[in-house]
Amino acid sequence: MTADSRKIRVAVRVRPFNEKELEKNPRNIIKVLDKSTLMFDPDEDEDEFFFHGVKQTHRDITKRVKKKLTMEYDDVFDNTATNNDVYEVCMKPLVQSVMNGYNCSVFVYGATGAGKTHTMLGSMDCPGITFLTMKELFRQIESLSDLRKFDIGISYLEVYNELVMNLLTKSGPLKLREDANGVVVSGLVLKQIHNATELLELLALGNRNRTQHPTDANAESSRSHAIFQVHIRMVEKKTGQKRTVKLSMIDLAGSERAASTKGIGIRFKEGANINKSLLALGNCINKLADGLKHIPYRDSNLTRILKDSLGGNCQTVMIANISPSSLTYDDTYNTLKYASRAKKIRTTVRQNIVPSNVPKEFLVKKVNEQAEEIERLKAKVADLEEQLRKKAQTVVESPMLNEPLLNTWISRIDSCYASMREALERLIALKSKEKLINMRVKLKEQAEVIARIVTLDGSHLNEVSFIFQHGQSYQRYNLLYSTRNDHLYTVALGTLNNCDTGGV
Ligand SMILES: Nc1ncnc2c1ncn2[C@@H]1O[C@H](COP(=O)(O)OP(=O)(O)OP(=O)(O)O)[C@@H](O)[C@H]1O
Repeated sequence: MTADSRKIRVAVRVRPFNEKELEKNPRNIIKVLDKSTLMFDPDEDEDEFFFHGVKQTHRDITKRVKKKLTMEYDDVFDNTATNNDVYEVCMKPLVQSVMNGYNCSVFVYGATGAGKTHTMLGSMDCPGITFLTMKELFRQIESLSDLRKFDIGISYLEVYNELVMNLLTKSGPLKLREDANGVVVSGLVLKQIHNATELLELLALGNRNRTQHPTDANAESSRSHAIFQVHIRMVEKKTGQKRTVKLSMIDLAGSERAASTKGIGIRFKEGANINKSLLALGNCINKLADGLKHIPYRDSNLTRILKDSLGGNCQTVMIANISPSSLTYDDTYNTLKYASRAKKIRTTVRQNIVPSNVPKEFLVKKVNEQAEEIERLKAKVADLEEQLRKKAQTVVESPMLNEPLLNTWISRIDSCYASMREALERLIALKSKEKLINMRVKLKEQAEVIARIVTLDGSHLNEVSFIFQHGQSYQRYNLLYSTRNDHLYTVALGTLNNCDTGGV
């Protein structure tokens, strides 16, 4: 995967004066010098301006001293440039990059009525760069269809008052989250399209859903940021090599100051939110241009979504739209400053290809195996979740069902313990019985020995009695012994009798 560090391509497009502006006879504050240079606020005599063939005088005495600022960009389009001209210069090379596996973004910037939507979407007889880009993309897809398999999904979102909405389906606000691939819109389902005509229908649908309100500066002012994204998955038929790329086209809301649209109430809040997100965008642009490490993308949902396009792995084009009229002097100056800052940003671009020095077939096999494993695990998880759900339902729906069962088990355990206790007591009784029997057996054996001795030689047997006191009672012990062969043999301990002391 090779990484390449490039600057953002910045173009400035100057629109023609509109009828409303001409009525007020303003001064022309933009002079296009060549394909990449313009002069902001030129001298009056350098700036001959005709309307309906009549040279106009400049009555705009409220504006400041001429700045005569020469500014250079990658491309400058004057008021005669068409959407097709902008597309040919800025977008056609980008389509080629997309097909080569690079993520690409274009965003249009400028004050209300400066021509952003005209550039991006255009009209039926003058289609904008979105349609022209997609037409070329489908043409290239068609020409490569023998070699590659393509899957195309699109999404069309708007960020309005910091809420992210899907323009293609009516749903509530969507949440943003971040994963390894960057910022992801939770719950967003991509729409599959197969040709540019289907795209036009979806764009028309999305634009009908887009938040628009008239402002002083534009009768059909877009009050939200619109983000159109094309996700393309390409698979090389021969090698199985995969690339996934994203082309983002962003029509930002007007960058004018809230005061210039004379908004009150909700419109003022809109203006404030637009300014807040564009201010966050401006901060990010400034920090990126200065090469700082920490970029405050998280300051607004707009910058979170544009994170990829501004600082990430992306080839980016910014088209700054301006009016030539001195009526929007400050807004135009701010837009040009914004664009100059953006020109300094560098992005690191790399092809989104699976890198490898092992055979591609091996990788394809591995990916397929992993996909199967994921499917298997997913099925297992689903199965376990289903089991869990059923069990939870049983408990929730019929808690009484388990009570008798529980009682049965408790009484079973109790009776087991009782049997165990009984068996233990019986065991103890048997053991003491065994001891008694053993003692009896011993006594019997001794008695037999005595009997044998008596039988052998009764004359040698002697008997002696002892009386012992045990507390209050006395006991007599008879001892039989033999002194045969001058040896003393104790042959038996005699019977034990309770006795009284009388006569002893
Ligand atoms: N290059 C151009 N050539 C001819 N007409 C243009 C050009 N640019 C803009 N216009 C016209 O100017 C008007 C305002 O343009 P547009 O709606 O594109 O402005 P915008 O920047 O998108 O404004 P907003 O931010 O309020 O949506 C439209 O009627 C549009 O057709």
